[in-house]
Amino acid sequence: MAFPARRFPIRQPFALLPPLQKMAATPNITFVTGNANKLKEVQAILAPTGISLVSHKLDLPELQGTTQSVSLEKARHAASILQRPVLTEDTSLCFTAMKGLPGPYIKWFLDSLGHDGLNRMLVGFDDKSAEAVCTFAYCKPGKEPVIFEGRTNGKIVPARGPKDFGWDPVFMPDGFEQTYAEMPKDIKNTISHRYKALQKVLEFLKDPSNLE
Ligand SMILES: O=c1[nH]c(=O)c2ncn([C@@H]3O[C@H](COP(=O)(O)OP(=O)(O)OP(=O)(O)O)[C@@H](O)[C@H]3O)c2[nH]1
Ligand SMILES: [Mg+2]
Repeated sequence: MAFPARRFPIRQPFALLPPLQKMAATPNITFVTGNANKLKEVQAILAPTGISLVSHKLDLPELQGTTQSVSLEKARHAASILQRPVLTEDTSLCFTAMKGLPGPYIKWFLDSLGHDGLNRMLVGFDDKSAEAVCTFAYCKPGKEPVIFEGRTNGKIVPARGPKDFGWDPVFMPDGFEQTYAEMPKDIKNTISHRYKALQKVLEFLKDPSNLE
C-alpha cells in the first residue's frame, strides 16, 4: 500500500493511515453541509474510492447537546427535508482542561473569540491538549441515523498558517510540529478526524444492504 511521502517535520514516529481504496460498487451520496471547506476535504478524501458525492447546502438547525445528539438531529432533519438518504457531518473541538468544551459549540466560540481568544481560554491551564472530533451521520427518511466518529488528538497553539479554514491554524495534531493549517492538505487528509470518520462511513457503505 502506498503512503504519501513525508514532507513535514515530526517529533515522534507517526504512522500515516492508509489512503482509502476504490469501492466495488460506488453509491451516489448526498452530503448536506453549508461548509465549503468540509465539502472540499470530503471530496478529496473520497476521490480514490470512486464514490460520487452530490452536495446539498442547507442551513440545518443544530440543537444543544452532545456531539452525537447534535449530529443525529442534523441528519434526521436533512433526510426529512430532502426525502432521500443523506450524509451530514458535525465537527467538535474539545479542550481537555475544559472537560470537552467548547465541543459542538466551537463554531460560535471561534466566531466570537477568534484564534487568539481560543488560546486565551486556556491561559489559566497547563493542559493545552484538545481533541478534534468529526461525526458523520447517515440517515434515510423516517429511519434512525447511524453515526461514525473520528478523533484526532492534539494541542491548542498560537495561530500559525493560512487562515482559510476554521480553527486549523490553532490545532497542532500530536506527533507533528505543524498545525493543521500549515501542513499540506494531503497530509491533513490522511490523519484528520474527518478522514478517520470517513473510513468508518466507507466500511458501512460497502454493505449494499445498508443502502436499501
Ligand atoms: O479548522 C478547522 N478544521 C476542520 O477540519 C474543521 N471542521 C469544521 N471546522 C469548523 O468547526 C465548526 C464546526 O461546526 P459545524 O460542524 O456545525 O460546521 P458548519 O456549520 O460550518 O457546517 P455544517 O454544519 O453545515 O456541515 C465550524 O466553525 C467549522 O468551520 C473546522 N475547522
Ligand atoms: Mg453547522
